[in-house]
Amino acid sequence: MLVFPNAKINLGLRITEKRADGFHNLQSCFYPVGWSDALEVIPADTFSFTSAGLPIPGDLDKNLCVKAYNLLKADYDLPPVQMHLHKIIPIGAGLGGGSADAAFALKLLNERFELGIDVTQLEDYARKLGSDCAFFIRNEPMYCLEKGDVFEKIAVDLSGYYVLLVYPNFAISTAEAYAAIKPRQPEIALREQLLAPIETWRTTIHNDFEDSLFPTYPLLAEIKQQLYDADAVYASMSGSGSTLYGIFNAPVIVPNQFKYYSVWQSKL
Ligand SMILES: C[C@](O)(CO)[C@H](O)COP(=O)(O)OP(=O)(O)OC[C@H]1O[C@@H](n2ccc(N)nc2=O)[C@H](O)[C@@H]1O
Ligand SMILES: Nc1ncnc2c1ncn2[C@@H]1O[C@H](COP(=O)(O)OP(=O)(O)OP(=O)(O)O)[C@@H](O)[C@H]1O
Repeated sequence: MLVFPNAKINLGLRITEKRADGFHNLQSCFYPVGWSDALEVIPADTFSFTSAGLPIPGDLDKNLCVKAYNLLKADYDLPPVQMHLHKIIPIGAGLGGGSADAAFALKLLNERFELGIDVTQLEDYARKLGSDCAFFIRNEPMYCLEKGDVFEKIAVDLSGYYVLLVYPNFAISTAEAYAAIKPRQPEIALREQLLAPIETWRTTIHNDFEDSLFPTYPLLAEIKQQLYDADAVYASMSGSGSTLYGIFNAPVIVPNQFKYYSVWQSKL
């Protein structure tokens, strides 16, 4: 069985407080985008995991796909499988690629082996694998709270717009990005700002990680400005970086300055 775990972007990201467990509470809208990996699972005599495409840092047995398999194996009678991941979504990019792989692995195993796990339970399993993982179970635009794993419906619909993602070919560690953050409750809740017309977002919708990361990596601020120069209606960094995205009214002729980066464009 073959699935295509996709990335997400964050429409706004406010880090509101540090929690007793060391994590941070946040407000954000997670929005799925089509930049995708490919994950194939077939029954086999013994368990194996392989990957191709972009090299993934860390041991193979620490891969989130393997962790997802082991998590379900602890509770269900799962047969051995051969798992193969073709990695396309940039890593350490704020696009939640690893989290998507984990969530899609859970969904795939549940379906393929008819485990009968419902969506709420799948989200609970996903939460154990990472803060971003649970979002990818339903994989639809959501207002996210707490660790980014508690969801409320929100009427944000970008259908018909175009998105251009720019990964500047260097990774940023999520843990390090959080360590540099000074949490703060925003005066106006992000939810309220997101419900206003997209033309207002440029002056209202903020990703708090930009404040600490742009001074360290001025290139990120430059790319954001270049997205606006190319007529983005809204541009921002996604998650804890390093990817920048722009939302456009029409397809974009990719600016020349982006030729050294990994770029991806699609209609939303
Ligand atoms: C930046 C975001 O992508 C926004 O969508 C996410 O908050 C990151 O989620 P993630 O990559 O799934 O993060 P995890 O794998 O759960 O955690 C990685 C590290 O990020 C920090 N972390 C993560 C999520 C969170 N709400 N607070 C945190 O402080 C912790 O130091 C943690 O050890
Ligand atoms: N299948 C996987 N794909 C990518 N990274 C993985 C995977 N499994 C484990 N990892 C580990 O997770 C780390 C970060 O992965 P990921 O690409 O999801 O981060 P990110 O782009 O910063 O996403 P986020 O938005 O969740 O912060 C990698 O450095 C890698 O060591």
